[in-house]
Amino acid sequence: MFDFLKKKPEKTEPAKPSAKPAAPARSGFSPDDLARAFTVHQEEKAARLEAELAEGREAMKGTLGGSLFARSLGGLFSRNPQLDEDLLDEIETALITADMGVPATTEVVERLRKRMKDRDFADVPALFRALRNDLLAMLKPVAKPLEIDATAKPFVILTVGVNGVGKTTTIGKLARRFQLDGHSLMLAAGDTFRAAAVEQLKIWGERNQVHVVAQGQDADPASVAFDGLQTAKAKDIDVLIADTAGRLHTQQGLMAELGKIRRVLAKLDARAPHEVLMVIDGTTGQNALNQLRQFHAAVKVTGLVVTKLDGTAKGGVVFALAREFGLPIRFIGLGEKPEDLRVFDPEGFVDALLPAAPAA
Ligand SMILES: Nc1nc2c(ncn2[C@@H]2O[C@H](COP(=O)(O)OP(=O)(O)OP(=O)(O)O)[C@@H](O)[C@H]2O)c(=O)[nH]1
Repeated sequence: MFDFLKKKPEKTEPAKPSAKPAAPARSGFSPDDLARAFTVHQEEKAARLEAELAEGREAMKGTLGGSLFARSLGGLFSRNPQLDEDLLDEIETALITADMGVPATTEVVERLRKRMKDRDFADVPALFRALRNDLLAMLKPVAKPLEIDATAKPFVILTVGVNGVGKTTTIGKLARRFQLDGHSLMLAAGDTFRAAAVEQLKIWGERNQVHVVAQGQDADPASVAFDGLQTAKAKDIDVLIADTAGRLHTQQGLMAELGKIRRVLAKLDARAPHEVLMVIDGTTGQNALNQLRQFHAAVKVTGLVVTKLDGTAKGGVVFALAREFGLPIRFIGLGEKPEDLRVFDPEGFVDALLPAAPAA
């Protein structure tokens, strides 16, 4: 980060004692230099994000275009060219089938119904635009990319979720992303329940030159997390990602263990973990809501990753999660390759799910 600021400060004559030392003397950089560097860095980051979003929109069209959500809505507008109840009924059925859940679907359809009665729509394309806007309005408040707070050293990410949702895979993808962003990184193999998970992380770490803190199978995951944070602090690491074993939201003992990990981390840094990232399998359907409710109660989730939206996922659950919890959706998973973890982009997501706008 700020590579071009890493030049050695020029040597200066020892300053004569004065009542008011000049501000830049400590680092060799003036406040203006630092402000300029910060601006350049922010601009580079924004440009990279913009490029990634553009690329992601293409990828989303390709993968989500085949989802049940897209397929259910696909022929709907050409089959119902009239502004009438049949059209609204079909939209309602399509959204429910696509896993949006009853409350979110009812909210969207009732709003369209009211506007249709108020004669707000001149034609079907106008209703389609309103539907798109309503769907976007649900997602925009939760589109908050994960920002690594440089004042938190290390920035600790605790990943949680039910078994097999893609936590360990997501950690690998995230780690690669943070490395590309120039952050130094360490992993804590807290999934001590499944020996293969520790091995999986270790192999990944060796291959990518990332130190993995592990204590072997059956170790106390809170102890692994503590060890990880202590080591990361000692090595001045930017980001520590701690894995945890998958657990069912109904397993109370295991859910309580998550609270313990959180408390143990806070002993070393009162603000840690800085992000509790819950990974949710997008194919889970409405049960994802129950999972999040329980995990949030146990460990206070601060961000979500919804994976496997490329598979048999219907896509609608993303709206239901956003509506009910309002928690930031940081990333979505569109496949198993590293680049398939995409920053959540509501416009790209909605446009990939909706068919082309009907002709007037
Ligand atoms: N299609 C698809 N597969 C994914 C995605 N993310 C993860 N997977 C796959 O899901 C499977 C489970 O992933 P893991 O990372 O092992 O899941 P986990 O949550 O760590 O599993 P536990 O340790 O058992 O809790 C693997 O086969 C991954 O390749 C995704 O976005 N799309």
